[in-house]
Amino acid sequence: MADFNVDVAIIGAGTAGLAAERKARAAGARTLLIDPHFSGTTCASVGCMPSKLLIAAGNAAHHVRAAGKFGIEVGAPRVDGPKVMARVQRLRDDFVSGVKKQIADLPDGVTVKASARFASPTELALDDGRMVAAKAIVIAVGSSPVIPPPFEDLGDTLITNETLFDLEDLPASVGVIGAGPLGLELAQALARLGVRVEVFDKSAQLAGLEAGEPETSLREALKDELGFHLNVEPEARRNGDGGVTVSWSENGETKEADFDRLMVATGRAPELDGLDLEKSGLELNENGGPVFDAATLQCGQSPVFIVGDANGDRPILHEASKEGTIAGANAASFPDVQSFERSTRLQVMFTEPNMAKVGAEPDEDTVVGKVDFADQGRARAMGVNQGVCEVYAKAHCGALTGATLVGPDAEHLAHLICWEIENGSKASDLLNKPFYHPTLEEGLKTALKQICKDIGLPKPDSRDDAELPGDFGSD
Ligand SMILES: Cc1cc2nc3c(=O)[nH]c(=O)nc-3n(C[C@H](O)[C@H](O)[C@H](O)COP(=O)(O)OP(=O)(O)OC[C@H]3O[C@@H](n4cnc5c(N)ncnc54)[C@H](O)[C@@H]3O)c2cc1C
Ligand SMILES: NC(=O)c1ccc[n+]([C@@H]2O[C@H](COP(=O)([O-])OP(=O)(O)OC[C@H]3O[C@@H](n4cnc5c(N)ncnc54)[C@H](O)[C@@H]3O)[C@@H](O)[C@H]2O)c1
Repeated sequence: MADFNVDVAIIGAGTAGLAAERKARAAGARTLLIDPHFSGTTCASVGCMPSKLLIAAGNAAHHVRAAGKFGIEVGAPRVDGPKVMARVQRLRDDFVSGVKKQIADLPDGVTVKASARFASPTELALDDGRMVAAKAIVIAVGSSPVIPPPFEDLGDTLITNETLFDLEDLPASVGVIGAGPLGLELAQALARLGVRVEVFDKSAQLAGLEAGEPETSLREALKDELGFHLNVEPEARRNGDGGVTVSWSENGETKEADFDRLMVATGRAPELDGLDLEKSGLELNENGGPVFDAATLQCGQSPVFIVGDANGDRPILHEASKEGTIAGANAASFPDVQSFERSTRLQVMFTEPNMAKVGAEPDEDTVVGKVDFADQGRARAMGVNQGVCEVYAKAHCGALTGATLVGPDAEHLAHLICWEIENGSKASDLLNKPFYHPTLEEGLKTALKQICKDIGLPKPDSRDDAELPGDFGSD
């Protein structure tokens, strides 16, 4: 006899789980939301929000330093580490308390503080010994940092996104393992706050980008602030000074560098280990995760759904929320399961310059338009003229399909392109829209014009294609 009999049980109260619970309950289901911590989501507590707080502090210091190029002499900023961290923690705690309030406001009996694992395809065992029987189950357990073996025994010299934001002061130096979005965003923020930072990655490219002009422009833009050691296999050991020594081989030479702390940012893995998935009856893929359908979030034909970072498909916030909502609806109506159209892929890295990826990767039917922000008028005026953006369209018709963007405020250009892809726009449709002068958006015109020219899309008689003031010369 189960202690809880519900329609939909949700394992994990992160962004995806909270959305699933909300949607299933709104559809009339009796729900149970299970979490051992109810810590206020990864996003608010150790993810998106505290990282953006640290980035904001780093950028503030950087813009003071950069004032000199405008003829404004303010001297070097003095960064007060404890004050920086106190602001990060104060605002983070505020964001977390907002989520915790949402959870506290859930109807009585909807939440249970426990860790869950499968006992059968429709039963969960809680770590307090109680049992849950559910007509449908949503797995929303999120992900956790991967710590590769060379970095496992570093004690408190090792930091991850789960511990960095709790530091009371900024370390003097940090080695960063992993040049993905997580490593690069935090590495640049720390460097701008006066921390000596060197970044190590086994890949030859930054941020998971393909080799090409956007990646080269990103590396070029970041290299003055961050020491890069790419295409290396770093190892680390604690040293006698209470810090950590990183060793690696580069150009045939063995090298070493000492840091106060080592931040490991080598990816995050779905938190599936403690779920006893072998008792769920689900078909598992080569990584041990359930096979699922991205349009329904359903695992095979079973009453189990998997959402957010737990399924590893689109490990970003707005997708966690969307997937939770889809799964919540489908779990409530199970076995009547509906397919939902998924959004165009959109990913942003909040370094300066931003990096963003939109839509599909280029294929053999792709034409590429390019803009180099080194020569873009508004970017030059603001002193942020770095980065190369590529816009992709179908070669046979000019329909926009994707973009790889490195550039100032590329987060906004990425949204614009993403929305135009969703509208089914061609490069010529977007080019025919008004572009205010002088804006960063005008940079896109260069890429769009190239696409239209290359595939012969007609140009309206009312448009003049002359270069705009600021778009020539170099700075
Ligand atoms: C440093 C960092 C910065 C990021 N920045 C961005 C960004 O700028 N933009 C963006 O879009 N994305 C960003 N992300 C990614 C984003 O934070 C995640 O994609 C998102 O938070 C995932 O939400 P989730 O609901 O899947 O998981 P989570 O919010 O992690 O929730 C999982 C929940 O499951 C619970 N749980 C685990 N196991 C069990 C169990 N056995 N039983 C019961 N409960 C369990 C956990 O306690 C947790 O509460 C960032 C991530 C990191 C780490
Ligand atoms: N702005 C954002 O949306 C944002 C920001 C931060 C994090 N995140 C999310 O957080 C998650 C984790 O991000 P991430 O950057 O850690 O993951 P990632 O997988 O994108 O990058 C990990 C990097 O570590 C490198 N690496 C792995 N093992 C290594 C080793 N042993 N030695 C050296 N290098 C090694 C990889 O080559 C890769 O470049 C992702 O899901 C990401 O979407 C998102």
